[in-house]
Amino acid sequence: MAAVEVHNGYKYYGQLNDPNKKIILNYINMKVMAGSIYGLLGASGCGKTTLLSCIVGQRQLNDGKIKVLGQIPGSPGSGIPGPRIGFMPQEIALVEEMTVEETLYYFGRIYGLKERCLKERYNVLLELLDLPSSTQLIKFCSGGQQRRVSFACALVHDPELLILDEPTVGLDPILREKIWTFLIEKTRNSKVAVVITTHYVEEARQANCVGLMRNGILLAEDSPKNLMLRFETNTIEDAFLCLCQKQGVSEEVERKLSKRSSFVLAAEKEDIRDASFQEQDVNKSSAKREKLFYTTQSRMKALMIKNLVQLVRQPSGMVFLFLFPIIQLTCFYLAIGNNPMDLKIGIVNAEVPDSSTCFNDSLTTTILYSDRCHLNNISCRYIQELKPDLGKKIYFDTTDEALYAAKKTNIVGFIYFSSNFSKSMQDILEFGRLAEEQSFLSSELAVRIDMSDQQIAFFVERRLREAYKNFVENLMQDCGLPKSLANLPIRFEKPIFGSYNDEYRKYIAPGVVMTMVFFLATLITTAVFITERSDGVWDRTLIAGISTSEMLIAHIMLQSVIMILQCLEIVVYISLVFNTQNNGNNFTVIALLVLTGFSGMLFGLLISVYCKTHTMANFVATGAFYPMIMLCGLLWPLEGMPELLRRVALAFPFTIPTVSVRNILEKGWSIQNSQVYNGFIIMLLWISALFCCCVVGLRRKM
Ligand SMILES: Nc1ncnc2c1ncn2[C@@H]1O[C@H](COP(=O)(O)OP(=O)(O)OP(=O)(O)O)[C@@H](O)[C@H]1O
Repeated sequence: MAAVEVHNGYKYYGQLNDPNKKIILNYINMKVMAGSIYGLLGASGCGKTTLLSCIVGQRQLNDGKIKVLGQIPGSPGSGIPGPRIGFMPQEIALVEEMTVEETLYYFGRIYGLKERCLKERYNVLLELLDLPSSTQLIKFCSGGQQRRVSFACALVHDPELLILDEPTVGLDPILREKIWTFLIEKTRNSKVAVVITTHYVEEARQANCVGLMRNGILLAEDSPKNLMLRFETNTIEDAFLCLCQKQGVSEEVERKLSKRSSFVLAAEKEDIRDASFQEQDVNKSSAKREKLFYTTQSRMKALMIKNLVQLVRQPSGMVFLFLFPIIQLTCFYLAIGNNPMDLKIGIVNAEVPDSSTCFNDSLTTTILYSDRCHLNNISCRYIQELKPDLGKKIYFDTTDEALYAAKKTNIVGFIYFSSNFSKSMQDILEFGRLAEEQSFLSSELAVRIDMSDQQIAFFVERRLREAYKNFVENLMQDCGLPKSLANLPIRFEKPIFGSYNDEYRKYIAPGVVMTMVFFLATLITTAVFITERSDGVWDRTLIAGISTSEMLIAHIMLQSVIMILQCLEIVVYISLVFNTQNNGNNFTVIALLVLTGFSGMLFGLLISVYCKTHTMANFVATGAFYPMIMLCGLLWPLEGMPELLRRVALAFPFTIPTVSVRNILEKGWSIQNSQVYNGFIIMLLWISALFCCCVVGLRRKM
């Protein structure tokens, strides 16, 4: 009975209509009998791995048929991909953070072995393949040890068909011999079939049948003995050489012809596909549907343990997950929103040239006599109103000196008092609108500030205004005049929400936390999925019979737990350490943060579906990060944006949700308020859209 039958197998990489598409399998016919070893030989790049991937159901032929153990790979209930086959890929494709024992248990559980049976199998393989110590991590095993563990994983469930892609590469001759002896024993005493590819052509002498492959064509398929007899050689290698030379020219012609014809054929067959091929498609899609809902406890357990181990055993991963938010928040709260300190402000006082006399109270006080308020050196009173939090006062003799210092950025700016500052003030007090024009000019403070640093300039300006208000109020009081004379005719009453002292930090904190949660989840997901894919663990797990949906569910479950813990950590940390007040419900805030993390995770998944490498994924994540940060109203109010851009920005995942969190924290609004639940709606819409894109992307890639 044939364990594997390939009939007119045709496969190309690239688009159907692309004239340069790469034909890898060129109408191959192959038969592997049960209870035999089939050695698939050929130069690097001739298509061996591609053929094996079609046999195990990882890829599909573009034309032709494959039957494995009497079933079409991928058909429902066929067990292919799945437990009926044992597959050892060319690369190691094991989780580096797992121990040897955990690795074998991982595959055993996927194949549905009971724990007791798994233990027995493990002990047998441990001895048979001389595996390293159970507790040794895969990443600390030598190349040869890793290969043996990988081989053991393919054998752990005692499959009916073993597909081994170069299992002996890099192994010492003794171990290679040991593996061949094992395979010969195995096939001799059972119906197990083995398909093995190898670069060491001569070791295939021990196979029952060898297939010699070149440029996607199977040149010959026979027993090693017959092949050597046919070409009168002593080695398979020489027989292979003869075959290649003999077929050389004619094969090229044939190949060109078949390339053209196969192209036309494939194009035709795209429309009128073979009935059984269509059947494959129908079966495949219903199998996918079934798989989507079918998960066994054992498989989920295997996946969850693997994900957890991967996470916990990577110290950088744990730091990233739980310490990184703390570091980020600490930096944010310590660095953003505090008043500038250690500034230097220049003072040029033409009224009191000797600054030390300014601190003689008798010269600076206001003297009230005969209903007249006599003002003396009151510029000093203003200078005293400038509190130390504004910065250090540096005295200059002339404005030129002060300007020079400001241009050299030694001071942030300077204030100039005219020589008759007090007298002018007194004139205005006494004569009001009848005072001389010159008095109005001389009573002004002339201020020059370095406006190139706006935040500092605004801070200085605010402090100078506050000091002036206090100064004039005190002056009015001393002169027996109403204080309110000093005020502008505008009164800011009790704020509706927040306070006049609210810091910028309070405004941007919700956005900062949300973007952090979102992008942390994005980065973790891309890192996990791309690493799994590039290590081959993803494909190997799929070939072991796990569906993409199961992998996703396992990841989402673990990631959700992590996100909830992360959000709790963030909320507790900022409220306890930085005294951030929440006037609303903590649960609502955490729920919205978790949803943010969830959409970040799906965004990461989407990136990893379409990006093959970490570099590419990082480019996309960073490229998305900056526009989102800049357009979400975190740094500058949306009202400052052009109308069209504002509308676009409103649809971004953080824009409205950030406002929602701010409304909960500052205004104490509940989820029943539209300004809060809108954030949830936007987030849920993003989650749904990203999820659909991920599913479509994953299905396309399958
Ligand atoms: N996903 C892919 N997209 C495009 N081309 C591919 C893809 N995978 C493989 N190829 C190309 O197909 C050809 C056959 O590759 P394959 O891995 O099947 O060869 P192989 O015989 O197994 O080689 P080796 O012995 O070196 O593993 C190679 O030229 C390879 O570059």
